Amino acid sequence: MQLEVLGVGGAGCRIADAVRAAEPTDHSFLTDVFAFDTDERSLHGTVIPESHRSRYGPDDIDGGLEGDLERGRTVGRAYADELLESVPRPTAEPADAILVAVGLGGATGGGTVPALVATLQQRTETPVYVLATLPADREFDAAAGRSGSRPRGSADAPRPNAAANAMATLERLDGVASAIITFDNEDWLRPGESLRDGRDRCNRELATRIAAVFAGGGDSEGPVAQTVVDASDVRRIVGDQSAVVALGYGDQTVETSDSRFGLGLLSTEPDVDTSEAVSAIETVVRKGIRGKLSLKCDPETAARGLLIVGGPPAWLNRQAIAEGRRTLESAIGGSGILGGDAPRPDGDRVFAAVVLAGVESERIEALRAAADRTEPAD
Ligand SMILES: Nc1nc2c(ncn2[C@@H]2O[C@H](COP(=O)(O)OP(=O)(O)OP(=O)(O)O)[C@@H](O)[C@H]2O)c(=O)[nH]1
Repeated sequence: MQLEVLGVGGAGCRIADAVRAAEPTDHSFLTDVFAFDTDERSLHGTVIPESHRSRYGPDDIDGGLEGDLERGRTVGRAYADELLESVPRPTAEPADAILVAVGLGGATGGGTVPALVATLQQRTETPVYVLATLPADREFDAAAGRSGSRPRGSADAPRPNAAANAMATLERLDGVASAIITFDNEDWLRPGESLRDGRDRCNRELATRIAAVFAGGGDSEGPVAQTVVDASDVRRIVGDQSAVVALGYGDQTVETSDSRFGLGLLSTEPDVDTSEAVSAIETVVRKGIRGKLSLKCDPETAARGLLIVGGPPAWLNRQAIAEGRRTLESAIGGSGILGGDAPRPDGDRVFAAVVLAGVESERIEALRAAADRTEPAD
């Protein structure tokens, strides 16, 4: 399927960058990637071409909004329409879905994204998914003096309102976004690691999962999947009711003709031992369902699930993929399951991407409690 990505605010733009970098060379899936921010300096830090970036908002907020969500909302409402006109968005061959990336603790992204998504929903039939990071506790704990003080305006400055902003924005996205794909910084930053130090690694992890789900198995040159997961399949699973979505992923490096013959001069498919292929698929599916998810939750709470198993074609054992699907079916509480394969002839790993839609997570409850302890954002 073909995806358009809009990054908003510091996190959103960096994540949009990372998704662009994660596009498989043998399987393009992005129509365009755009970056919108109130902070010119942060915008310049992205590798998204200038024609695809837009700095917006009054001049006095050029350093970003530093967590002032109220102001962020005012700016967002005022600029949502204009932003979509400020860049050359594809009209001839529109994408199958739009993904709007945002860091929920901030004010630029958090203030703008609900208005932007509502505008997009009015203008198009295309589903608009939000890719949202949840703030790490250390961001607002630091503000409470538990991790020492850091200068305002820096990437590691305390964000006292991060939890309150996140919950307020999440509520505003409810009923507006087609689905909300979540990534919890708390779980993905290492103990003691600052956001600045860990964010690029986190963004790569997140982008790998997005590429694995949305690049799918169809619509591109090269071998076509036996069971193609297309845009309408993704839509059926994630839905259009603002479901909270968690992503799982597992991969394993495997031997390919290139790795076997050194320079890849022999382009014959290697003979892959069936039991090795089955075992690789079992391993990655298990990691995808039971390993670390983008948002900690019990897969049992998911209403629907999607499994995509990808890798070099010779490794994609059909029976093992069907078995993986059954494993996912028994892991989730709901009943809607879809699955497919994603051949990657140039790849050197077998992977499983898992989408769990409609999950319940204690982490969101914990953030809500933290939000209640701080000043209300409204
Ligand atoms: N995963 C990830 N999270 C990030 C990154 N940068 C920031 N965050 C998270 O996103 C939240 C919002 O940060 P920004 O995106 O910089 O904020 P903003 O939307 O630009 O808003 P203001 O800075 O308040 O104007 C933070 O509280 C962090 O939790 C990043 O590169 N990756």
